[in-house]
Amino acid sequence: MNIALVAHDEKKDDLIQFITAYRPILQKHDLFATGTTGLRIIEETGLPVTRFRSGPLGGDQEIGAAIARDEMDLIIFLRDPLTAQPHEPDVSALLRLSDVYCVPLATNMGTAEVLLKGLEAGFFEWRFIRRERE
Ligand SMILES: O=C(CO)COP(=O)(O)O
Repeated sequence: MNIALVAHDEKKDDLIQFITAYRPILQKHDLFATGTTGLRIIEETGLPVTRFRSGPLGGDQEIGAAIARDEMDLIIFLRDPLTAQPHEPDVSALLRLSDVYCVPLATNMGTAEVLLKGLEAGFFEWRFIRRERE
């Protein structure tokens, strides 16, 4: 599965901890991330990550485009709910496209844990089945 990992600055430490804890699951999949988040993941976990541009420079929109092309299966986007983001419209657009295309998306660690456990249990196989039928 293709998994996108994104975190706003105040949530990047949380995301790194989360990835470290769930590395046994995540390392079986193809990982993507916005620029700065991706760099931190690569440097601090050693996992291979395909990096898009930084979020404020279009990275959220690149992930949105990948969703529209049916190239993302799961998004973990740890948003900072307490800080205004200059690129909020891009963030909203990414969330909207995940709803348009029914791509599972977590915006906090609690939901992210449930999704990764579901991924490991095979709950995402429907995505392959749907793709084969289309
Ligand atoms: O701002 C972001 C998502 O909206 C994240 O971008 P960076 O990973 O480049 O910090």
